[in-house]
Amino acid sequence: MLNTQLLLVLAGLAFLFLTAKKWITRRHTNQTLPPSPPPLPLLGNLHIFPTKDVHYQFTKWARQYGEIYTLYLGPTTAIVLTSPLAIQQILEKNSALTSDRPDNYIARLVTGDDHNLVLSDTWRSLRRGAHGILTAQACLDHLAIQQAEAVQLSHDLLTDPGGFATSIRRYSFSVIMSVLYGKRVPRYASPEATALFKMLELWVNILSPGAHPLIEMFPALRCIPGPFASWRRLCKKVRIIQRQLYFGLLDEVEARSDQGNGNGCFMETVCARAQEWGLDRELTGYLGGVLIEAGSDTTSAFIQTLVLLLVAHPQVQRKAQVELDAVVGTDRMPILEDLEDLPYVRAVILETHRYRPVAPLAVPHAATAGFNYGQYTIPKGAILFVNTYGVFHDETIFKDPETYNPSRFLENPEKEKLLDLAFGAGRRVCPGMNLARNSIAINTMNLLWGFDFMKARDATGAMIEPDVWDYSEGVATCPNPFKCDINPRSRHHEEIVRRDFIASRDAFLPFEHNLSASDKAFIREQWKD
Ligand code: HEM
Repeated sequence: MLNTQLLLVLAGLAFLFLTAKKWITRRHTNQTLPPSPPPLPLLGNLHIFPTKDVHYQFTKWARQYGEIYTLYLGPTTAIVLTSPLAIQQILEKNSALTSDRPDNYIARLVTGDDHNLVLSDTWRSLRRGAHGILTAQACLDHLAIQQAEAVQLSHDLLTDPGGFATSIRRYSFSVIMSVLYGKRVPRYASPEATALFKMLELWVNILSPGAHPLIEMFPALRCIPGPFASWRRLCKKVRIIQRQLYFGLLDEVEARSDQGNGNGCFMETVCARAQEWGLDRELTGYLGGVLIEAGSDTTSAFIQTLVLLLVAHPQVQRKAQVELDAVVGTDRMPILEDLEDLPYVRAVILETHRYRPVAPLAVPHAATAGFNYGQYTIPKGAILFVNTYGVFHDETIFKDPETYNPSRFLENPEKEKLLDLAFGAGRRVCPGMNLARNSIAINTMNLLWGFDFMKARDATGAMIEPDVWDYSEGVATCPNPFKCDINPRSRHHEEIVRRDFIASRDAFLPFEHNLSASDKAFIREQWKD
């Protein structure tokens, strides 16, 4: 016990010493750093750092301190960027210096050193490989399964409208699983989905600021011994679930390839070219894993936001439906090619990204060397936050930013380009954006074409107003569970969805490998009607 206490005291002293040293050094060199809220000695701005809704506070500070400001997070310096110009100059023009990620100790504990590819250097060498399947051209190969899964999503809304959130989540995960591992996920309760969603919940919890005592900023605290460091046990738990899922899926892909039963999925290519790309088995497993993690709940969050905003804005829904009826008619479901003839539907997509961006602070970058932006210095090692939400809600860029108004993009089409920021900026820009954009387009058209999204009623018959502010915390934010009434627009629309679902059978088949017995039974049952 004495040893433990001694260790804690020593860790505390080391922490104070290192923080004080860094703080004193910084005070002598920070004349050219961007402005900041008043810092306290040692803590900097940590005492006012928000524990939730971080992007709202970052945006308030942006209105006060400008397009670029500093936050002192103990010994760490963070720079927050809230203008298209600052983001372009710092992340695009200086991308050679700003494409790193801040160290993430927790991620390293979970995945083992350097295996969290989003957060490590290793990822850079793999981006070319990921682009190989995710370019706009390569994504055309994934359209058939995306379209079929989207039809299943509409079909799921007919059979279980109240379960829309889980149906959307299943859709998104099934698409990424089919593309990566050539294996679809027919049910929300499929074993892979259960494992992924459980792991993601724990992962988000352990990465959230309140889950551990600031060990990212104050490395000395990492010495806290096991019995006092509950985060270590949680990291172990996440690690176990993660590895079972990722390496279990990798085993399946390898076995299928060995038996000559491959279906051309991404991980088959990765396995075949692993040596050429310098990947050992660990990296191969985590490459697939990181794409699953980044690719499933993001697309799903967008579609859930869309539903929430349609419920809250019936007039937007009507207008989009009028356009769809004129272009697509009522005798077939929309296809991706229809989008170019649907300017208002395209505007609905853009406005949904703008109003509630899935990643309101993108994913932080880090500066590998110091450089200047105008009169300011960006110091080496600084964390760079892209305040996407702040840009999208800047009234000097988007008039009346708190109003959900797709028409703004018809009136000012030149603003569309700014919305690329929804997928990040610079060399780290989202490699899955083409796949995501196709999913978003197909589902936005399908849902508006086939369904009315209405406010639910409570037991007294009164309408329940949806809360468009009630969102989860995390890098990707999603509406918290909400109620709404979803009905097919007509008996005819319903029949077309059922017809197209049956017609999708062949598109699903190549992806129905190694399914669990319960998934197989589910599919048999599903095709009975
Ligand atoms: C609506 C859907 C999506 C949104 C809004 C989104 C947004 C983002 C953003 C903002 C970033 C950070 C970019 C930066 O650091 O500047 C990112 C990174 C990333 N995204 Fe997406 N994403 C989506 C879907 C996807 C999909 C479907 C995949 C996979 C197929 C994917 C894979 C990734 C990966 C691997 C990274 C990390 C890239 C790196 O660190 O180099 N994303 N995404």
